[in-house]
Amino acid sequence: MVKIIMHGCNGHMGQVISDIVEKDPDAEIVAGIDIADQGKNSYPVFTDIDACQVEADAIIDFSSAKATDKLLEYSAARQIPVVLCSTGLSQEQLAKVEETSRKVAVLKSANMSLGINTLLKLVQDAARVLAAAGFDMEIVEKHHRLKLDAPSGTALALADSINEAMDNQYHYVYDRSQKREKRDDKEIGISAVRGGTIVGEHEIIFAGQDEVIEFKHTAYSKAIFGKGAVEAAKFLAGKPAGRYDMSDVIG
Ligand SMILES: NC(=O)C1=CN([C@@H]2O[C@H](COP(=O)(O)OP(=O)(O)OC[C@H]3O[C@@H](n4cnc5c(N)ncnc54)[C@H](OP(=O)(O)O)[C@@H]3O)[C@@H](O)[C@H]2O)C=CC1
Ligand SMILES: O=C(O)C1=N[C@H](C(=O)O)C[C@H](O)C1
Repeated sequence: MVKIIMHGCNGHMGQVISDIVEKDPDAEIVAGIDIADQGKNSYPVFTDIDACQVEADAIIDFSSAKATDKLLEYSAARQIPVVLCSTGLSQEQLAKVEETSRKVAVLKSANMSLGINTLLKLVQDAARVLAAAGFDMEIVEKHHRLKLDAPSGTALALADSINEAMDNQYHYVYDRSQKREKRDDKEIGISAVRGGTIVGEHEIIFAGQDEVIEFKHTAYSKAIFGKGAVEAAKFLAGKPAGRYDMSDVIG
């Protein structure tokens, strides 16, 4: 039985995970942490992370980048592996993730779904052929109107995956509105759309001379992220300090 602390337990994803774990005989949420105790969970909720001294095997985090620094310190101090799912982290926070992973197991992934983690590999193969042949690459992501960060962590992860396959020769362009020049060969354009209840869509467009190839992933429910996060927590429990990602879980 994997004992989980749910960080951001009142939020949309916190509630999705609570529902998934309730039906899972191999996992249990032993405590939640959030800004307030809204009385909607069956487990104890702490509004001060340091007050949560409950014994646990893993932490799942779906909260906010604002909460990441304290969470990393807590995870290292208590030696509880952490599955970091919040997006919008700054460069300094990404460095802190790296530093923390030398003290405790940290799995960070901007997207916990099987589909996106498969796509991260597929776009590398496509880029090696198509970008080398002069195709331009653009990523378009669409999310619900409540999303705080843009572009999405997944769009950035897709761009990083492509860039890694292309020896990091590319730079990212997020906004063309002030530009008065044509696109350059080594850019990946990244555009964000926000509206309604769109769960998450990511399109990667390879545009060449007289032909276009598009890859698209559509999330129809948040459960795909929740299931991945619970699997990641089970995987991470008992693991030594180090940096992990969803490819370690999925294989
Ligand atoms: N990796 C992945 O697969 C996915 C990642 N995400 C990311 O996960 C994060 C959360 O998403 P979602 O559940 O939709 O967002 P919500 O805003 O619905 O939930 C976030 C919860 O965290 C709480 N919170 C905010 N600050 C703190 C803090 N300092 N300490 C503890 N709790 C805090 C919020 O409280 P309050 O409302 O009072 O601010 C809220 O209850 C986002 O960064 C999102 O981009 C989302 C889906 C998939
Ligand atoms: O905020 C969301 O909802 C999502 N955030 C993640 C991201 O920023 O990529 C993953 C998913 O697309 C949903």
